[in-house]
Amino acid sequence: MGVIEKIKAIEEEMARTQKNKATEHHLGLLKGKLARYRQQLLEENAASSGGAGGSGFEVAKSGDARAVLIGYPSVGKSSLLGKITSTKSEVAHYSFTTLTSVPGVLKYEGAEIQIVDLPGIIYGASQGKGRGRQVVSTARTADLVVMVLDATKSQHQRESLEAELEAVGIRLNKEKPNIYYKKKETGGVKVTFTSPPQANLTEDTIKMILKDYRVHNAEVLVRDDQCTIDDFIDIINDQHRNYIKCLYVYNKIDAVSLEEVDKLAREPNTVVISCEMDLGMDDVVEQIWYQLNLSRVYTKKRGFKPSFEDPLVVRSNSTVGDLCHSIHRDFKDKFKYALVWGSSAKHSPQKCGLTHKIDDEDVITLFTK
Ligand SMILES: Nc1nc2c(ncn2[C@@H]2O[C@H](COP(=O)(O)OP(=O)(O)OP(=O)(O)O)[C@@H](O)[C@H]2O)c(=O)[nH]1
Repeated sequence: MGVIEKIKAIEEEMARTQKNKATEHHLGLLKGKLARYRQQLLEENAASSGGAGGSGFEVAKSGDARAVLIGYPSVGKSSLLGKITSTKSEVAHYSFTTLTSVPGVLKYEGAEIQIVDLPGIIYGASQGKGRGRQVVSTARTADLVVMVLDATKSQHQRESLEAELEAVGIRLNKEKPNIYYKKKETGGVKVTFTSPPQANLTEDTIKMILKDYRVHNAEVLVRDDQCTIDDFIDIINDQHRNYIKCLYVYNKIDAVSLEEVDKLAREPNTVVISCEMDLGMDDVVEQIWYQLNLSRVYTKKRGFKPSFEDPLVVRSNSTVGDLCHSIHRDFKDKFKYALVWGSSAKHSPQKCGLTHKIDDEDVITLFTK
């Protein structure tokens, strides 16, 4: 039996199996197997097509962060890209116009955000079909997924895209499960829960799944009592999982009723727009910036006023060391200390080392040896 048939057989068995306490254990094992075969399939496809890079639409990462637009054909991705970035892409009045991804740059609050419009064909990616797989491999590199949806279509579009991404290991708006897992040479499988489990993940299930993965010695520490079997499977497949934020953008609100717009707009991580009527464009840009969670740092030369025009942009939770690295990879070696003004400083200015965490809109003077 080939991998595709194995996947199909497991999916069918899972659909046949009723979900209850008695079957939870068995379903867990099936989910573990499914994750393993899906991974195998993605690897096989990558190998047979010469790797993810050979597809002709891989784009070099540039700028301070990257957002990818994902959505079905004709939902308005190219129109949106044209509205919010400085690169114009052709909009044709028929489906499948975006055959190669067109990167655009969104300039906002001093940051340069690369926005990549991925080909609209994503369906079947988890089965390794066609360009879907390549779309997914580019999506993995994103700091933010912008899922563009057609407000006039049913919620099915969103659910099927989410399921596709889920099947290839992309987790949207989810934190990595709080489970410590390490393979060992000897000692058997040791499982510890910091507090009694509240969800379906039990010591027995963990042991059974690990046995199926041929792991006979390991240490597992479950630090969150809400962790599920799916979470544990994600942890053992950790190299193939990406936890990415997602912004849901409903376009074409000009074509639906006000009640419907109102309902959509109330969903979490959601913006409603109309590219045609130029509605919600500021909101979508603001939300992209907000979701990316970037920090602006203004540098100040000794004896001069800080320059507020051209901030350095770093990810939130960055340190002075990360900032130095973003200036130049050898800069850290020359670093002596930094003076920091702003909300991260205990007093103004605070003398700091490389490990100091910076906040959005801090002002920093760097001193070198
Ligand atoms: N009513 C309405 N139509 C829109 C809106 N935005 C885009 N369209 C129309 O939707 C169609 C598709 O727009 P595109 O921007 O090419 O969509 P796309 O998602 O890039 O499509 P592919 O390139 O096929 O992936 C075009 O005919 C647009 O005129 C909108 O806000 N309202």
